[in-house]
Amino acid sequence: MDLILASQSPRRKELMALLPYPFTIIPSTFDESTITDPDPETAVIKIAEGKAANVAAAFPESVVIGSDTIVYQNKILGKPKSAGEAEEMLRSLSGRTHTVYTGVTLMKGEKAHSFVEKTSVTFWPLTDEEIGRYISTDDPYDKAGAYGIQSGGALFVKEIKGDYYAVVGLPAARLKRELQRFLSCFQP
Ligand SMILES: Cc1cn([C@H]2C[C@H](O)[C@@H](COP(=O)(O)OP(=O)(O)OP(=O)(O)O)O2)c(=O)[nH]c1=O
Repeated sequence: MDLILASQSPRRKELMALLPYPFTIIPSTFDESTITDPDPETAVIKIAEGKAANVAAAFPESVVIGSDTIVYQNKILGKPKSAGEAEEMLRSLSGRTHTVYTGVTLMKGEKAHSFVEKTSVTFWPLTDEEIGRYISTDDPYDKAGAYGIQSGGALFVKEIKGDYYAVVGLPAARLKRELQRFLSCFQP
């Protein structure tokens, strides 16, 4: 059965490649800004579903994987649109613990299964110099919460509870198990 990863993220592609299933990539054109729920769990699922449905509509015979990652610290933090927004996000994360929500939807035609992986991340207190240096790089701008735990943001992290790979964009181990079960529903 064809498997499609509905994502333009190079990190999700890398993590998906760890699974023992061949797949192709067809990025979704779903507009995330149409989802405005303030509750992070609801929002991340709706966006993951939207991304999967957008591609599944064109490929009804394939199993499509849609995914979304958001950072939550009193409010939802998506990707920063400016240096000012990145600075504001990093200041709000400094010296505190936030939650990263990664939602995944598996979809084939009308059938869908979604799950959310929650990871708790604690930052060291960040200095003005650290924040200033980081927001002057390209790193924060394509990432939820304005940091990449796998890149420059590695230097901010004091503690993490949960799946590191979910923070990077895809909970690989859980995805393998959920996908195995989902695919078995279509075996004769
Ligand atoms: C918190 C955090 C997020 N991220 C990334 C994961 C996601 O790619 C991105 C959040 O944006 P998303 O909207 O989840 O994904 P995307 O636009 O990159 O890709 P697509 O919608 O096509 O699947 O932030 C990191 O790479 N490292 C981190 O530490």
